[in-house]
Amino acid sequence: MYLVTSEQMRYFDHYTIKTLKVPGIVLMDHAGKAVAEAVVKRRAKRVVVACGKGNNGGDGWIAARWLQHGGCSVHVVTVVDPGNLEGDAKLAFDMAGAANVSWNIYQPGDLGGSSIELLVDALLGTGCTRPLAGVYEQIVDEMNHSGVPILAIDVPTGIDASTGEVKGSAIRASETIAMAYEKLGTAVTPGAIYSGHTHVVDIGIKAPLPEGMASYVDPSELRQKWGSRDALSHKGTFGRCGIFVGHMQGAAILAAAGAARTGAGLVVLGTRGSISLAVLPDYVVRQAESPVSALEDCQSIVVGPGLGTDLEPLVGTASVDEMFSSKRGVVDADGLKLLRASNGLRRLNDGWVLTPHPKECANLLGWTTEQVQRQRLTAAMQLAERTGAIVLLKGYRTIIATPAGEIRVNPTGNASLAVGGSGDVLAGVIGSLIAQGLNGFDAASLGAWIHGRAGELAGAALTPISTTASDIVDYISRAIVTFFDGIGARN
Ligand SMILES: NC(=O)C1=CN([C@@H]2O[C@H](COP(=O)(O)OP(=O)(O)OC[C@H]3O[C@@H](n4cnc5c(N)ncnc54)[C@H](OP(=O)(O)O)[C@@H]3O)[C@@H](O)[C@H]2O)[C@@H](O)CC1
Ligand SMILES: Nc1ncnc2c1ncn2[C@@H]1O[C@H](COP(=O)(O)OP(=O)(O)O)[C@@H](O)[C@H]1O
Ligand SMILES: [K+]
Repeated sequence: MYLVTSEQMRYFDHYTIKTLKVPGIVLMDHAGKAVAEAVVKRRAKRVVVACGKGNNGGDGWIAARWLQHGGCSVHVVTVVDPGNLEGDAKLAFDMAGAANVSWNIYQPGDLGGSSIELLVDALLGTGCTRPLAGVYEQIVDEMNHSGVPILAIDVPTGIDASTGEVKGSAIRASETIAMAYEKLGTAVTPGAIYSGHTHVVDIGIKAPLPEGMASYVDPSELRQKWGSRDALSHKGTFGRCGIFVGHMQGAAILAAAGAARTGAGLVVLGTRGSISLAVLPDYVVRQAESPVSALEDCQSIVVGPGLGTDLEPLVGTASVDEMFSSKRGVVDADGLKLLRASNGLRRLNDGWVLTPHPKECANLLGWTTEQVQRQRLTAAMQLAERTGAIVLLKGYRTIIATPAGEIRVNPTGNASLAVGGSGDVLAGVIGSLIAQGLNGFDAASLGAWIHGRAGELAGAALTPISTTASDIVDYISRAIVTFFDGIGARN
């Protein structure tokens, strides 16, 4: 499912109106009618629509007209004098006025009526370019504090539709009806948290799609690239995934278990010392001074889970440099520290996937963690651009970014994954997929999807409270089953 920026949406609107000759008011009528249908589905009988100055407000006036037409008790509160509306929004107001939709210009306290069952946010959409102030801020705060559920049209007011940033007040919607495409800003956090459940409606917009559009991780696309195993395949067909084991061996073993469950032909544990865990029947263990010599024949290397300070003596030596330049794989946790220490934000290649959590991302960029969480999309894109590697920024709605600026957002995963060791499992899953021949972007995307789905399934069976990292490993197989069934896919 594609995710679009405001700029792309403006181009799609423009193309449909100018080239395909569909008048803007026709698109707006489809948009407003779809909103009215969503309101009717919620069985809300007394509805207030809050309208702003632009076309998002126009959608609101049209929705009000359709609601009135359907017998619903609807009232519009507008933050601008309708006499100042322009273009399609003016036409939409004229249509609502002719249908005798009741309205008034917003006065603080207007939304206190206890009989309102639903508020519709038609204040601002993709045109919101700055933090809310004045009357917009006032009405948004009043709507949020009213205790009445809010249905947002296209984008909750105050969210940057392209980045998901929230620079001040913003509508906290329980549902968002997106026109033509979901906006990237409602797919990633923090915008996603403000949007509630987002539905996309077809309003007749059609345009040639540019290359490299952002999207949710899509199982139906990735199914064509991974997973088929023909009769003559053998363990060599599915690659060797090497994991460098340092001081905290449990973390590396979780990564190894994730890699094995995701189908690497062989999982090799490389260590400079000895591995104390007694019985490891599924893995090959090799000892060597450097990760490169221990894992020489591996198609991917996972550096980080449980690494501790084990490789620090090798920083600046040819060994570590050679690993980052000649190999592919995953850099997580202490591996990210090693990368920073070895050569700062050196240029890697897109065969490497960096998997920072927000604090690790902040350390790599020289930002604060709060800044990363406010601007997650920008952070992931900047780190990918600076390093030349694929960046997977962990957290709800994990973002995967390429150095060229391509974006995928992972729809799977919930708080069941918020447990120590969960990230180690993810690193192993992605390392395994790289060993099997997927490129870094696809491996990171599919890895995030499988890991998230495994967490959801484990949480559903065991409760999110008692799900452990080992449980996530145990549910990887079931996640893979749903991947092939299409169950749990967003589209
Ligand atoms: N025909 C079409 O194209 C279709 C469009 N559709 C709908 O239109 C929506 C996009 O409409 P839009 O471009 O008019 O933008 P919208 O969000 O209504 O903002 C309007 C104006 O608000 C202002 N403003 C900005 N930030 C502000 C702030 N923080 N606080 C206060 N004011 C602020 C700014 O004007 P300024 O004040 O800068 O002059 C801006 O121009 C889209 O989301 C979808 O719902 C669909 O119906 C399909 C057909
Ligand atoms: N609330 C959540 N929703 C979705 N995914 C989550 C949530 N909390 C954690 N995760 C996922 O769990 C993993 C945690 O990784 P990380 O922070 O590295 O933990 P650890 O270092 O303990 O293994 C990441 O993949 C992250 O995206
Ligand atoms: K809105």
